[in-house]
Amino acid sequence: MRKKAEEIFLAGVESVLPEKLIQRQIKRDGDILQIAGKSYPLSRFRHIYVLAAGKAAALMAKETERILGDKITGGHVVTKYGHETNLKYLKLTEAGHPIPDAEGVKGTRKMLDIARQSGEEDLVVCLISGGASALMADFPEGTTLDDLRHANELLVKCGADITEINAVRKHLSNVKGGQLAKTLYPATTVCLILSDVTGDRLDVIASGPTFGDTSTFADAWAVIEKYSLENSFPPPMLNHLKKGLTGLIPETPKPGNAIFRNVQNYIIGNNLLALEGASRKAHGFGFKTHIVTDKLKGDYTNVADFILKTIENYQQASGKKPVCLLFGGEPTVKVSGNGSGGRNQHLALYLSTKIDHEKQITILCAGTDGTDGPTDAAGAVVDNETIAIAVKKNINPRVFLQNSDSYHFFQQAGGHIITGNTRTNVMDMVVVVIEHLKSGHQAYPGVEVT
Ligand SMILES: Nc1ncnc2c1ncn2[C@@H]1O[C@H](COP(=O)(O)OP(=O)(O)OP(=O)(O)O)[C@@H](O)[C@H]1O
Ligand SMILES: O=C(O)[C@H](O)CO
Repeated sequence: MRKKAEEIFLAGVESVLPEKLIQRQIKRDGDILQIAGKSYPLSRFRHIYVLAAGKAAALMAKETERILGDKITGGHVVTKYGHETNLKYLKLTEAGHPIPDAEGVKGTRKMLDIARQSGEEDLVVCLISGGASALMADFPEGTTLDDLRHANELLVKCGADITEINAVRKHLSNVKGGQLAKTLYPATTVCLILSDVTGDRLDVIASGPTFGDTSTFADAWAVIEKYSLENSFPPPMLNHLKKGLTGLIPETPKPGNAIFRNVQNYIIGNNLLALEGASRKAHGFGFKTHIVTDKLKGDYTNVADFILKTIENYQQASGKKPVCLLFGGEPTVKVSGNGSGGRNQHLALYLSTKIDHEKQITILCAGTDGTDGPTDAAGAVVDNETIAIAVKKNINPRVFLQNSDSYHFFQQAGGHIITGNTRTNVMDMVVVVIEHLKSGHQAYPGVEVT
């Protein structure tokens, strides 16, 4: 069943590959370019630029290049190391993710230079995907790249969700929070977005570079306070936020602002699309299949409780046919200790300590981008054998959980899902396969984790 769970996950990833999604949205017939169903006569525009950022940016850009060909005047792509591709008309910068680096700063400057060149008679196609907040690396005057790196590290590890993290990022940037659109104004701007955020919020995905920001300096400051970052956050960054609070620095452009008049934003793929692809595969295997949610969020322990409760409900309601339950979204993990792992491996390890060891339940948790945290694994798969193996090998899951070291647990116990980077990114998936249904729920004796 581990193999089948993995194949179901991979089918989900396959259905959100960037080339496919771009082909569906951008079509060209001679002079007429159709983007998301809207026609743009190419001869109307003086220049056509393409700006792309995110983990899926390279492949989104490549397909756009294939369709637009020599109509493209120029453009720039910023993507994560190892996600590059050969491009003919566009330049590409590979940069640091999840921690921003100097290459990200250079690439972002190049994007902004092109944005500044664009004018009223130009068409700009933006291709945005998850990861772009870290890849589009810029920082306020009076602060440094080291400050940005430190701030980013604190934000992603403090347990804040992506809406909170990005409220802060947007207020420490000149490109995020609608500010790319501000630089592009008044060019005609069409932004195609691959969502890696629950609810597909345009102001949160990649910190919403082309959409009106609903968050404020006050919201950003509230995040600093909520996660007690006042003493650890870089002081120049705190000063910038404080200045914003007192009105010394202008707010990010808000929805309804005239600078968004010529901007269209479209979601071209999301977690639900991946779950649907996974569901078709599971059906093909003969499983009774159900997409439970594409909105998993919050602390991983609560997410685990929800998954276990759903499993229990299905166990009671189902007949003999094996069941596949699909969940999508993005749990959060507050990292403690100095281990290595990611939220999917962490959640899978936690779940392994909670599933009934007498039942045939297989649970796979993995990131659709193929990278779970700063590790080379996409996630992990666990079943009723996992804890038995741990006991045999004399390794204690609780110790690994406490040290945020799920990666090394699975290295020893087996169960890693390794895909390499998939060059797409629509959050995480949880695939649950249940066979031989019985009622009742009992965790493996002696390893209850709270
Ligand atoms: N040792 C660890 N154990 C568990 N989770 C970890 C660990 N180290 C980092 N993480 C988690 O990994 C996440 C960052 O990694 P990853 O690159 O997979 O995130 P991402 O959400 O895909 O990035 P982005 O949102 O920028 O696309 C953070 O949410 C952090 O809590
Ligand atoms: O880049 C980001 O901000 C996250 O991946 C969410 O889109």
